[in-house]
Amino acid sequence: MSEKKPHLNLVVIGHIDHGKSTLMGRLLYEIGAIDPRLIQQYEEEAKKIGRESFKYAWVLDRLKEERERGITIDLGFYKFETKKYFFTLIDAPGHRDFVKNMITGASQADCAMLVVSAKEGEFEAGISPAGQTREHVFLAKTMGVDQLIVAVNKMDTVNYSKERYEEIKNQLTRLLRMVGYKVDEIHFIPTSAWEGVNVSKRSPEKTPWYNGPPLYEAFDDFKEPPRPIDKPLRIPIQDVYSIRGVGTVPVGRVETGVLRVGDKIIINPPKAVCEVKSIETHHTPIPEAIPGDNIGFNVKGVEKSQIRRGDVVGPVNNPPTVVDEFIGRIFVLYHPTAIAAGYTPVLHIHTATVPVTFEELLQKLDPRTGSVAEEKPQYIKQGDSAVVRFKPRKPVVVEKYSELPQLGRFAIRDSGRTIAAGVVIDIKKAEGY
Ligand SMILES: Nc1nc2c(ncn2[C@@H]2O[C@H](COP(=O)(O)OP(=O)(O)OP(=O)(O)O)[C@@H](O)[C@H]2O)c(=O)[nH]1
Repeated sequence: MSEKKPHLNLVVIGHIDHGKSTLMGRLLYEIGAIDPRLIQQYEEEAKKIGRESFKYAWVLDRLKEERERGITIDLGFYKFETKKYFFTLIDAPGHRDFVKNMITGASQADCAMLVVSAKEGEFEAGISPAGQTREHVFLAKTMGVDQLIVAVNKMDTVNYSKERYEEIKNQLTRLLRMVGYKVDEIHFIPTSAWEGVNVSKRSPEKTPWYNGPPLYEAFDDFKEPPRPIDKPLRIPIQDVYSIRGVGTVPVGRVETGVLRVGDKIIINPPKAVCEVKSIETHHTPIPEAIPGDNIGFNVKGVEKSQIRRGDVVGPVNNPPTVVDEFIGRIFVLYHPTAIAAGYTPVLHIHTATVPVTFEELLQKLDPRTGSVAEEKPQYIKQGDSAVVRFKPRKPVVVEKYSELPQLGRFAIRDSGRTIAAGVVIDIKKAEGY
């Protein structure tokens, strides 16, 4: 694979069972990113257990399992290449707690593919108020994933009907526009993962009415995101390994700034100061890493037990900000009753997860205009937009969205559901930092 092509992180989103794994598996297979012998082996296994139709989804699941058993520094990602780009597929789908992964996944993604099923009833379930099509689209946008393509999948179940495709496209257009996407720039591609329609090649025999590109070519219409190299270094840690003969190896994606071998860095909240001995990306040593790079790096002066997922790397003279409180502007996606001050669900920000209290409801906003609808409301409900003072119950790195957007967006979850998503508008530093 060429390392010279620009690198994009892609997250695949969509309602359960709409075909995310199958479609990605099919694409990787068609473009030869997966060894055909492996596919054949999986096909035979799938046949044996009578699940032939699952073969492509199965491929991804099996690859994931094998990776998990494999090498030590594994970023846990799958890779493929298009004409223009080098893609890392974040969080290969098929996960149980998909939304949770999606929050951390989307916080590292440059672009997303939304998969919606065209099957009667399935599309409707996904776009309903409790559906994940809606939830994922909201989250992706809030987490800063501004580029999107849409696969209208399972077109084989509706006889490749243009009317069904148009109906879905219209409904999604409305949702995406409301969430803030520039809909004119989005491809809506009619696909069938089963029959391989418009996946790596155009399929005019099935969809003569569709003039756009197949999925694989549409990926090349993504734009390269800006690389904020002049901002201070920030790397949210995804995992920390301790490798015999090497030492402590944190793994993460560079969000802003540049990390160089020899740099003195600080990891917050634990205030661990250390020195960078080496940097690797996709098993290749590199002298420096820039925004967008997924890296593992060996540090001297800190033990694995001192740092963990959710901590953030920064320069010693401009350490990541640990907050006592922060003010966020949120949108309430889902709540069965009403939210009042004192409510303590879980904050997901970059790779961190900590309990957080809604300390004070400052303002309720008009969701369409953003203007203040009510000062100091008693409570807020599903569908409301609001400004809230939050207090994390443990030290955590939070940055202002206006300064470091990559570390200034968050989601709030409770009992496995996403309650709200938002951005940080102000912070109060914690004492001693
Ligand atoms: N008819 C038809 N079925 C499909 C197509 N793509 C996927 N499926 C089937 O839909 C079901 C769900 O597919 P998956 O790929 O597991 O869906 P997913 O979105 O990855 O599911 P989760 O990861 O569990 O959210 C499986 O039974 C697939 O075989 C398609 O293009 N046509």
